[in-house]
Amino acid sequence: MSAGNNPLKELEKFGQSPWLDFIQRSYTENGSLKKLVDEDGLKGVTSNPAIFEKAMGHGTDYDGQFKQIAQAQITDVSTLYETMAIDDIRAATKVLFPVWEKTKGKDGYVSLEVSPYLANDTQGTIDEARRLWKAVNEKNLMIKIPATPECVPSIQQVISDGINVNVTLLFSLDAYKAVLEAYIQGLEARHKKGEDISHIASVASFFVSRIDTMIDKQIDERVAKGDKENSQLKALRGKVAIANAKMAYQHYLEVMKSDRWKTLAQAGAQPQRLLWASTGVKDKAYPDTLYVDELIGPETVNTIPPATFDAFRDHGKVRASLTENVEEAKKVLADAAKLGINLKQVTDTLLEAGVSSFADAFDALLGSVASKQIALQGEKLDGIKIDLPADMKEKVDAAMEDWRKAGKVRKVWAKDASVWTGDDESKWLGWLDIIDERLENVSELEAFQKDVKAKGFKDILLLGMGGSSLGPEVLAETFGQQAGFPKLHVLDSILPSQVKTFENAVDLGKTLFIVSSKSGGTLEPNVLKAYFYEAAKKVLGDKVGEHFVAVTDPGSHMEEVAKKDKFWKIFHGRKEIGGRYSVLSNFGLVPAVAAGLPVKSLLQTAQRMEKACSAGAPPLYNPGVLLGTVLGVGQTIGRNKVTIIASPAIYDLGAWLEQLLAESTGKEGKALVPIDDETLGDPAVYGKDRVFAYVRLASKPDAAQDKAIEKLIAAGQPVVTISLNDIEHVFQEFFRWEFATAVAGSIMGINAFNQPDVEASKVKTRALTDAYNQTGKLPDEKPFATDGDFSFFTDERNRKELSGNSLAEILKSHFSRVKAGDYVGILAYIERNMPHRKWIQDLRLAVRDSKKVATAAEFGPRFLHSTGQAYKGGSNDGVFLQVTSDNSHADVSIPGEKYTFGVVGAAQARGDFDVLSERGRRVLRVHIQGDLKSGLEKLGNAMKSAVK
Ligand SMILES: O=P(O)(O)OC[C@H]1O[C@](O)(CO)[C@@H](O)[C@@H]1O
Ligand SMILES: O=C[C@H](O)[C@H](O)COP(=O)(O)O
Repeated sequence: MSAGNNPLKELEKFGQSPWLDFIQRSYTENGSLKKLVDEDGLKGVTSNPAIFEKAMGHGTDYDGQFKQIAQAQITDVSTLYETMAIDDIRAATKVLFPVWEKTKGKDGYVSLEVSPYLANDTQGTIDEARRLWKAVNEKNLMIKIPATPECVPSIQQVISDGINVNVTLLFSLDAYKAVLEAYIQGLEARHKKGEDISHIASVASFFVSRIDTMIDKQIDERVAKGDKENSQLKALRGKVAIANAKMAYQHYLEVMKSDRWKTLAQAGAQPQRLLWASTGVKDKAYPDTLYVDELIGPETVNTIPPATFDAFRDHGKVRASLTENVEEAKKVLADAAKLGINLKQVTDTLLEAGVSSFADAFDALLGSVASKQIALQGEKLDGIKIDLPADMKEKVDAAMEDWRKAGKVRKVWAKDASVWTGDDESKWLGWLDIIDERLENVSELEAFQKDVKAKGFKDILLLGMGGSSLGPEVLAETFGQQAGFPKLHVLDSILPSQVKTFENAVDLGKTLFIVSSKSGGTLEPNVLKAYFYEAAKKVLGDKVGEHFVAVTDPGSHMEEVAKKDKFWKIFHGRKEIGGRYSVLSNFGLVPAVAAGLPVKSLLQTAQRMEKACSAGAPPLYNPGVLLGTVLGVGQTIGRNKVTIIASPAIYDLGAWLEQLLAESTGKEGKALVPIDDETLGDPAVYGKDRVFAYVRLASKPDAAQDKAIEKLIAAGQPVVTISLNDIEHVFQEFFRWEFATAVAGSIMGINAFNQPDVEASKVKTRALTDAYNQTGKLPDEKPFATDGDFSFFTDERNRKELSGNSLAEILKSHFSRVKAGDYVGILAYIERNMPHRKWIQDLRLAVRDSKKVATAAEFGPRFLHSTGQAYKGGSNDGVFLQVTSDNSHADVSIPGEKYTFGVVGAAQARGDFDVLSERGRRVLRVHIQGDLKSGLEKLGNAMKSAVK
């Protein structure tokens, strides 16, 4: 075709620049784009989220770069998308640059749209526009900003910054007027500052076809219903959009004549040209070049989709159409109004729908990028497989769609408390960015690791409770002792026998003590510190402080103690992270490095999961949301017993998970009740109150677990299977489960970051130890029955429900209260050692198999800082047996205190019991006198008979 009869090239004579409403990597790379510039007089390119979704979300154009980035970097999906989009935009700007030069900056632009998620965020849009402008760093770039009421001020600001802007999603004349005003004010502000305004280019993208699509639909519906104004309505089909656009152009001409504009023009300002967008014909009844043919006029742009571009080249009709029949256009609009077509309503709806459809397209785009990224990371990222019964699946899908539509993942990352209860949640989200922060400062930790090694410690004894001990315990149990480094022991009990066992297990003179407490005020770490400091002093003398480090939040009581006692080091936690979310902060990392673990690579492993759960990762591809919605929805439909099955090599992850789930969600009469370490049974022993979470170490799975899980899936139980390809991936799971817990808490409608009911038993315990300090003994208590070595305690309410006087009878009547959907909690204040763990395990399985209910096997006082919150504050579906004993070892005194470890343990058990009873729980306490071993055996046997 010769240049002379190419309608696209003819447009120039009428003052209109044809741009292309399309971008695609291969199109730029293979020279197709350049061909349009050279042969058709193409003068610009526009993109939008839907265009990028088509380009990047499908096909293979980007696979090479995807692969390269996914393998070389740990990055989030938004960054990945943006890196590729920026490369595309930049490549296109290079092709269009000669046009920019030739037209002296009037044309030759390529547009990149800000995130559609920011359409209602003035400052967010300003920041994003500035960021993208800088990142692309090309003179012929335009940043696209939507014309929402919130973004009009952003446009003004960004223009005054000197950034080129393409205003998008303009539908109404009023919105256009506001945008042109913002442009002028932006220029005026810049001019006033004495800065150059001549290089700023801007277009106002006025959407066309979408208006006809919507109005035509209204017309067709009315006509179909036999509207009496049938023919007048039909006459308006395909007319309103063009008429509306013509009116916008009239306004433009008006403003250009104004003195205000002339002043700016004299200073070199370029007009903000109207750009006709949405010019692909959607109704096949219309000529395919309709929205180009009819809108040709000076100082305008038409961004044309590829098919329309080809059609126009072939048979477009070029004439000065834009200023033709303006009166008729006015009449079209007046007729439409008369006929009850509400243009304002239409344009308002279109703006809203436009924002939301670009957000949907962006979700789809990020979803497909995320799915490719997940696939390309292969075994580096833990997998998740979800098997749900159909009714639950439907609800989980709906919850996931709600999370997508409402942009809740982004809200979590924006630390928006409205995701939960609108309380103080935003103050507790420091765990979201702790991995990045710790990685930035990893050299501090690595230096400490070197020092620990150099000092030649044999053991590390960590003293802490709950969040301060359970993460380190996972590390100790999962990774074992590292060559050349001390062995990590974690003590989270004050029972005298347990304290002694640990004291005997370490060489006090060669032990590094880590005293770990966020608040610094928790009773157990304080008394344990007092005890071991004195004990070590006997061996180390004045140098004792050099064997102690503290991990605590800034300004805590523990910090003061550590300073006074000349601790070797004090590591700080972050106040915006609660104990159970603290494992990836210094609370987990300090013991990790001391024990010789490769902290940098572990943090990077965790970071991979953090990035996979990032703000941009849509729910369906977000590993944390996937798990969290199953858990949260499970609770809302009565499946609140989260049964954690972990491969043997990573079994202890369950102990950490218990605290995370129970303390986060067990409150306000609701709970996810963690059921940890309950050996899998036949499907027949499970009710409808469970969700199973199988955390499977793919490199070392357990065949029996695999088989049992398969059966559960076949039986229709909900099962989430998480695959860790490497033992180090427990660090990924730390983050995934934190995120999932936050999501579940949101679905449950609770504040996932407080623990309101833990304090209650602490208060009771304190009252008891105070009483001891005053009187030298704990207040008297009276059993309601005794049987040999056993005494039984409970409150009046429970007493009334119990019958019998013997061990067998009392247990029988207590457990006869268990019904389907309940769980049984055995709360044993005895040393947590192998024989006792076996004892409790054996017992709980007997209860589970007979009563067909979930069981929790817990040791006091450790569970008080973990599942204790849910037992007291959560749903009233627990039936508890508290087991206490006379201390079989001699009691141990605490330096500086009147009370002993034994007294503290007894006071804690009583405090715990009192709160359970106050909260209306079904609870019985059995106290064993004399020999513990035989007492436990008898109790076990009696209980097995009682539950039969
Ligand atoms: O680290 P701290 O402040 O000593 O607290 C230990 C544990 O106690 C709790 O506050 C519950 O009592 C947990 O949330 C926390 O992990
Ligand atoms: O700037 C371009 C617009 O995003 C595009 O023209 C919208 O076109 P559509 O209405 O065909 O989606």
